Amino acid sequence: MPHTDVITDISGHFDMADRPIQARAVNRTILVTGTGIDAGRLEALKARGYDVRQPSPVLTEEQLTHELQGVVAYLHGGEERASRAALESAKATLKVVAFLGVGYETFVDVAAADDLKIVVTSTPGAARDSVATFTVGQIINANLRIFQQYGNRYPDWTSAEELPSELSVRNVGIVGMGVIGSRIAEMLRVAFDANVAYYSRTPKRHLERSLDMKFMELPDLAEWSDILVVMVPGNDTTTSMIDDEVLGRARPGTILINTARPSVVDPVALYASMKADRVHLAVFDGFYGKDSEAAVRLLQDFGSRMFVTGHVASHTRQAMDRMLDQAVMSIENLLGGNADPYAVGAADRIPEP
Ligand SMILES: O=C(O)C(=O)CO
Repeated sequence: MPHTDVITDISGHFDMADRPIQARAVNRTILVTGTGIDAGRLEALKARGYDVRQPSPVLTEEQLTHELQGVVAYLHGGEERASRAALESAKATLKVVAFLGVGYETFVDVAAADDLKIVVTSTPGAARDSVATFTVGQIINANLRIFQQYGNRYPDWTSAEELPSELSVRNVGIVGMGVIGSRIAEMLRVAFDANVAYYSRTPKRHLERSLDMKFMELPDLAEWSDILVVMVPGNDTTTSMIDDEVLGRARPGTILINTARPSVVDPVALYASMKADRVHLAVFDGFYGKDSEAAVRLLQDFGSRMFVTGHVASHTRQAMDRMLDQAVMSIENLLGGNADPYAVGAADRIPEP
């Protein structure tokens, strides 16, 4: 089956019969948000008689609320927050929110969806390689300081001390050893022979053995790492997980790579550690909102040591296509009256009216 190569055996979970979906809702509009969406991959929904609504890719909460009116399923591929208020406004028709990716907590109020009997799904594994590769790319760029070398000029290093080091002598600490964290660890161990250690709520003994890496408590990991990589979900338990206690232990010159959600790193603690040059470079994919004063100051005062991309790690053609196919299957599945294995909230099927 194409586009599902990183997902193990999903075939048994889906009713793939080519039959019209028995939608319980009378409404037939599906809202699709986000950029890089291959319209062809939405054809399956259109072929089943659904209208696909694709508004401009960046939506305010007010615009989202407007766009959600009369919608039965919402394929969330953008940066908007599906808040309680927005979901509430659409509760008369909305049955499914299919999130494109795994970090749904930041973008969908799942507790509200549960209360409103809206099923939320995600796309585990589909962007694993893209996000891991992007993260390793950022590690390589920061570690070799490639960003300083653009411009076709011979470097003006004055001593050997200034030269960057190979990854094979660097300690890379990974915070979070889930599907993506473990892929990053594998790439770093197998391709670069880096020293890798990790922190995870649940130690992963089998990976310690197969990848020859060790578990450390978080502050110890910060102290050990030359490069500290954050790859945990963004939720209530991980907010500001990388705080003063952790960054206070970071060794001078640390490279911090956060390709998870910005909320996992406390911006005030990061500011203090960048000021003290314990964190020398900070890499983020997606950044704090403009209302975060500490975040504004980070960019103002340490702009040349901050590398921020706009939440693009999963944006390869292949990952986007896999995520889309998976989300479309979840929508078909749920609107067809079936349970969906990728449901993340309280219910895995649309409740009976
Ligand atoms: O899968 C997700 O949630 C992502 O944010 C990928 O970048």
